[in-house]
Parts: sequence; structure tokens; C-alpha cells
Amino acid sequence: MPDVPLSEPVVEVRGLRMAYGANEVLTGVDLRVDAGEVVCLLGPNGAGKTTTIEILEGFRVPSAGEVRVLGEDPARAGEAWRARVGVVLQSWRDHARWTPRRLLTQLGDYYAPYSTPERPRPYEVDWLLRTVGLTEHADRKIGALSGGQRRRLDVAVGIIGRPELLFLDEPTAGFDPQARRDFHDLVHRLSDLEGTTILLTTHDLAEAEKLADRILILTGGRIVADGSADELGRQVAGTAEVRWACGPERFVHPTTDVVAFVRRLFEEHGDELTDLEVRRASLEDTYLTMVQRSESGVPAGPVLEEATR
Ligand SMILES: Nc1ncnc2c1ncn2[C@@H]1O[C@H](COP(=O)(O)OP(=O)(O)OP(=O)(O)O)[C@@H](O)[C@H]1O
Repeated sequence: MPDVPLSEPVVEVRGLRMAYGANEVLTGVDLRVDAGEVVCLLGPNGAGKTTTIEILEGFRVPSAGEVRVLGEDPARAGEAWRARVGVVLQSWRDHARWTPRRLLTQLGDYYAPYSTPERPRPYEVDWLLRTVGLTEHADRKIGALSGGQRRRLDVAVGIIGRPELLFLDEPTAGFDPQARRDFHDLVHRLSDLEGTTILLTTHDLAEAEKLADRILILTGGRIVADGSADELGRQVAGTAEVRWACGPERFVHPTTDVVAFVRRLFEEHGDELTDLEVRRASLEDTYLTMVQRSESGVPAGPVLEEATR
């Protein structure tokens, strides 16, 4: 079970701004993550996802705004707070001469004083190595691991302390399909069985759709969309597209009422229909359209015609 009362947000951000010199990256980000949620932060390259996550982790001090994570300001929070937070950064390149077992054991020792009866810390190292698929490589030098194996170790490092809140910045970059699936299972396990709250970034929209209870889209310095994949789809996709064939001829028609349209199609053409397909806006269509609209200042509205044009 989560250690934060369910009514209190685990992450709450209001009016967050961040500038690197003259480059204003975040211009007023508001977001909230509740206990036990898996939230996915999407956005184009350079949108400020890593910047946002690093501010929430306490690694970066924002230019302005209010940030509360597990009830504290991350920029001022102490070691006990840090022990409750797990972090998988975009890339680690250190401890090349150590072995995964040694690194995880050492890091685990750091978390042990913060163990509680509800949340015993750290995870057992052999269990964790097995869970991330590194048992065979547990005693090899970290510098000799492949990119994907190193990334699995990054994930293990992020969760060794049994965090209540886990930040994952592009966690599956470089994973092969099996490692990706194993990782998705791990996220479900952490979320469902451990009540871990998870905020992740990814460019893999199928991954976002699979993992996220809620998706946030960051572009132009702000969050422009917030909802489940289905909700976002419905917000922008008023129409579906019906494609069919009658003999050699093929047709495409956008409609807001698929069932009524298809029923009429069968009534009128019945036996002559040789193919039929209904296409709704995918998360990719929705995402691309929302980002394009935000960049060009166009308000929300149906997306499918634009996305499939
Ligand atoms: N330390 C820094 N100093 C100056 N500018 C920075 C720094 N870190 C990031 N930036 C700039 O801030 C902007 C946002 O970068 P950030 O890494 O947060 O984006 P992102 O959404 O995570 O991108 P990506 O999807 O490519 O990982 C970019 O224009 C980047 O060049």
C-alpha cells in the first residue's frame, strides 16, 4: 500500500517555470500525480520532460513555481525523503569496474535505515537481479554489459530502495522486445502489488498506452493534454473512418456514428461488400495532432481527418 494518504497528491506542481539563460523551456506547468497512479509524460524532443522530472527529483532548481513531492519541496528535502524516491535517469555511465551485485548491495545498504514495517527496504538483491533479468550477469563488470543490460541495471538501481514514488526517464530506450515486455510486467507489478506511484517519460506511444493510467502531453512549455489514452482520443477524435470495398471499388467515409453507418452500409450493399474496416484515431494520431495544434495555436476539435490526410 502507498505510504502517502490517498487523498493527498504524491506530486503537485503549479505554475512551474524553467529557463536556461534566455531559453524558456517551461512556461507554466501544472500537474498532479495521485498515489498509486502510473502517469506518462509525453512530448517532442526538447519539450522539457527531463527538465521537469529533474526538478521533481530535486536535481534542478526551477526558475519559479510551486513544487511538492511526497509533501515536500524537492529542492530542500533531506535524505529520508530521497530514500522514498526512486530514480532512473536517461543515462548512467559509472561504476564500470563494479559488478551489478556489488553496486546493488552497496546501494541497498544506504536504504536499510529507512526501512519501515509497511515498506521493508531494500529489496533482496538476488530477487531484484532475477526480476530485471540480470542473474547471469550479476558478477560481471558493469563496463562489460551491453546497452540493454546496463539499462536493466539502471532500473534495478532505481527501485532497490523499494520507492513509494518512481521516476523513469525513457526507461526502455535500447531494450529488445523481450526486455521491454519484462519491464512492462515489472511496472505493473510495482504499481499493482506495491502501490508504487510512477511517473515516466517515453517516446514509445504503444508503451504509454499499455502502461499509463493517465497521459500528460508537454509541449510549448505547458501541459496541453491530460487524460487516459481513451479520454485523449475522445477529446480530439470526433470521427472514425470507415473503409469498405464493393467488388473492385474501394471507399472511405468519416463518421461520428459508426454503428448506424455500418448498419446502413449492410442494408444498402449487403452481399456486395467484400471488405470492411473501421479505424479510430490511434494514440499516435491524437498525440501528433495535439502537438501540431499546440505549436500552431489551434484549439481542440476532431482529429481523424487531419491525422489520416
Ligand atoms: N543543462 C542545460 N543547460 C542548458 N539548456 C538545457 C540544459 N538541459 C536541457 N536544456 C535545454 O532545455 C530544453 C529541454 O530539454 P529536456 O532535456 O528537458 O527535453 P526533453 O523533453 O527531455 O527532450 P528529449 O525528448 O529529447 O529527451 C532543450 O532545449 C535543451 O537543449
